[in-house]
Amino acid sequence: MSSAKKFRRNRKILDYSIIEWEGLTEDSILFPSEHDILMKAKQYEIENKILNKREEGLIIVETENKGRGVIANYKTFCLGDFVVEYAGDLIDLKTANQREIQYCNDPVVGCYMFYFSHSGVRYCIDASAENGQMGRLVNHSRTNYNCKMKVTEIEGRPYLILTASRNIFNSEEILYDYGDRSKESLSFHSWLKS
Ligand SMILES: C[S@@+](CC[C@H](N)C(=O)[O-])C[C@H]1O[C@@H](n2cnc3c(N)ncnc32)[C@H](O)[C@@H]1O
Repeated sequence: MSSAKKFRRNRKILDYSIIEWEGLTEDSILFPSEHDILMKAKQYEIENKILNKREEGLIIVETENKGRGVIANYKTFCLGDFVVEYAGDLIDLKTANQREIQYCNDPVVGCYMFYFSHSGVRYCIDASAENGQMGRLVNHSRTNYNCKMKVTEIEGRPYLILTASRNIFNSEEILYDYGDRSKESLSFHSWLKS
């Protein structure tokens, strides 16, 4: 067999194998869309910030009536940007219930439990313990929020992140809707209503 023929045969097998392995069309291998590249870069940046506990463009302040809060510090967050991770212990519901009972008896502990579902499983991030990270210090607003809580997965583990629901400018307080509409909570914490 001539070397040109051998080359052609090998090349064909190689191309076919790549397409089989990746489950993609030949076009998408040769021309990944600009959107795909940007989304991958964005996700990579988010994962890097979470895993390295990088919190940029934020500062802790003392608010008038909400205790500590977090504001944008010489940074504009654009709609959809990652703002901060809501970092804490990832626990199941049973453990969360046990901890809630324990915290009820301790008036010093505030509300730092965030419940969510991911892939059909209910979880809670318990950020009650001071962990040096800012996500746990972000306050609530039902009517004037600028962030939304989302779930992102890194190597099979769910993480909670706040992303900007509109552009957020320097010195604006970072706020999200805690989403707690239960009668009991609203009667204890009237600030949840606004
Ligand atoms: C997740 S922590 C937020 C950080 C908290 N401000 C701190 O200093 O640690 C939730 C607690 O902050 C306070 N808080 C959050 N949003 C509030 C609001 N809109 N009005 C009054 N207090 C608020 C409540 O005491 C609540 O239990």
